Amino acid sequence: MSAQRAAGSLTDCREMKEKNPWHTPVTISITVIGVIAIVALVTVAVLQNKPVPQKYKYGIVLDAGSSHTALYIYKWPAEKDNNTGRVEQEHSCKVKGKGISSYAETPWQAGESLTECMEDAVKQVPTKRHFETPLYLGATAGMRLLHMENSVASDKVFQAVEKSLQKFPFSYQGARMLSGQEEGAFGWVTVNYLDDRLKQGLETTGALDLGGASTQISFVPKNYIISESPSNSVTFRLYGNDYNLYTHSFLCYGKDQVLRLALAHQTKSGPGEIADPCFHPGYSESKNYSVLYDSPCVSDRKPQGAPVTFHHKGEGNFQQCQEVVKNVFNFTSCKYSRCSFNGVFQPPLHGQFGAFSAYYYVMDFLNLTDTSVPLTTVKDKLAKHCATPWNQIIQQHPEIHVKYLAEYCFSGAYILTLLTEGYNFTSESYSSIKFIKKIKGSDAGWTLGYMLNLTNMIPAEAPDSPPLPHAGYVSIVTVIALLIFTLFIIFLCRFRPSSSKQPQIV
Ligand SMILES: Nc1nc2c(ncn2[C@@H]2O[C@H](COP(=O)(O)OP(=O)(O)OP(=O)(O)O)[C@@H](O)[C@H]2O)c(=O)[nH]1
Repeated sequence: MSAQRAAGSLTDCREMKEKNPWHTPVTISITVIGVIAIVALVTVAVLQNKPVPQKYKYGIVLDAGSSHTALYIYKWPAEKDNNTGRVEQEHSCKVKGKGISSYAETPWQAGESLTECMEDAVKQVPTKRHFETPLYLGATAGMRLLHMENSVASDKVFQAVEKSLQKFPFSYQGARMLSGQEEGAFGWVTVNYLDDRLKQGLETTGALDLGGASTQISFVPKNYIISESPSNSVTFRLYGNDYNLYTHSFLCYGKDQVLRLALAHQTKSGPGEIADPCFHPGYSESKNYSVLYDSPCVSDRKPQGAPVTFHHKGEGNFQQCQEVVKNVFNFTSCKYSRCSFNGVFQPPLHGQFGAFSAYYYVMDFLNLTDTSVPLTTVKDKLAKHCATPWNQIIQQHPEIHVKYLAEYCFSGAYILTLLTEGYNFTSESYSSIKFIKKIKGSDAGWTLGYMLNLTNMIPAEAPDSPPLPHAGYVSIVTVIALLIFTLFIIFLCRFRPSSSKQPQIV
């Protein structure tokens, strides 16, 4: 009986297998292979498209300014240097001492002065990248002035600098003087690149750069008629967009040279003492006339028969200081439809502005970077600062270099006068200025824009973007694989032999 039952159940099982093709070894094998194949397909797709560990390329730019030299190291993803990778500032180094133009008498020292920061760069850039890392030096207004004064001396400084830079294991690309127009335009490129405005085709930000020997203003005006002053216009095509940029560099209007101009104005007759409203009450220094006039910006104004030194005393009067500062601007002649100052064409201001370099150093110290504060309040605060006795200022800021400390009253007055009287910012448009030092970790200045241009890192046309991001690609492969698998199952179910209706084989 039990043997009979056993034989019956064996027959049932065979019948079941014959009725249901899922239970045949062939079907099971096909299903397993199918699943393995789909898993393998998805795995290969994921691994193939997995972002590989990032490798970087590097570029070095030396900003040889009038007051000092600074070295910047930039880096960007190695596989994306064809225009799509983001360039970031990796490191910076402030060269000790003055700018290279101050070594006109001893040019070799100009080269020597760069050694420490260059050795630092050798450590910062991975050794295997050294030989392919481009190294540029760009000199600005200090060298422009030296070139005007003594071109042989400026050539010797460049030769010394070149000799020094070539000793390092980088790909040296040359040392040259930037024109004021380049300095302004590359500063504008830097600001808008870092803000991602160029790639996204957004409205651009103007750039205001205040150096030691020159100052630049650059912006894209509304309804700009280039032909009015072609020398102030730079046209770019970047990421598929055209830009007509207005830019002007005022040589001698950096804050160090304007201080000379203001002092020269007050020492016209070569007095032995001047009471300067732009310095704090109690400030008192003996200064040398020949040092004051040792610059092409003021050399022709040197008073005849002046003593060797003069006594520079502070008065601390902001209103009077503004009057002194106004004297360095010429507002009388303009052959264009409108001018800023000194007969220079300037279209109406338009959009937001980023103000960097000395604009930032000065306004940050004075706690005046908030431009939503009304201009009248800004002036009141500055007047209070100027009137503060010098010994009190020193006591309050023992950590700050005395030279910088002494000049903040003057520099603040100059910045406000330059912006409002010079460039015509009003009480309303003043709030469109943002005082900035860095944008997303990179210093605002011309160096990044210069390197992006020389390495062709900003394309004229928008780069082709991959049709799908990595995550999208993986998702689509997975969905398609699952779809194929489901169709396969459905296929098996629908076309399995209808064994239940067939005669049973016993
Ligand atoms: N208060 C303060 N002033 C600074 C600092 N660094 C530089 N300066 C001064 O700010 C002014 C502008 O400095 P930079 O932007 O380096 O100008 P630069 O490149 O030397 O000058 P240009 O050749 O005219 O572009 C100069 O008068 C410097 O002496 C700082 O950390 N604090």
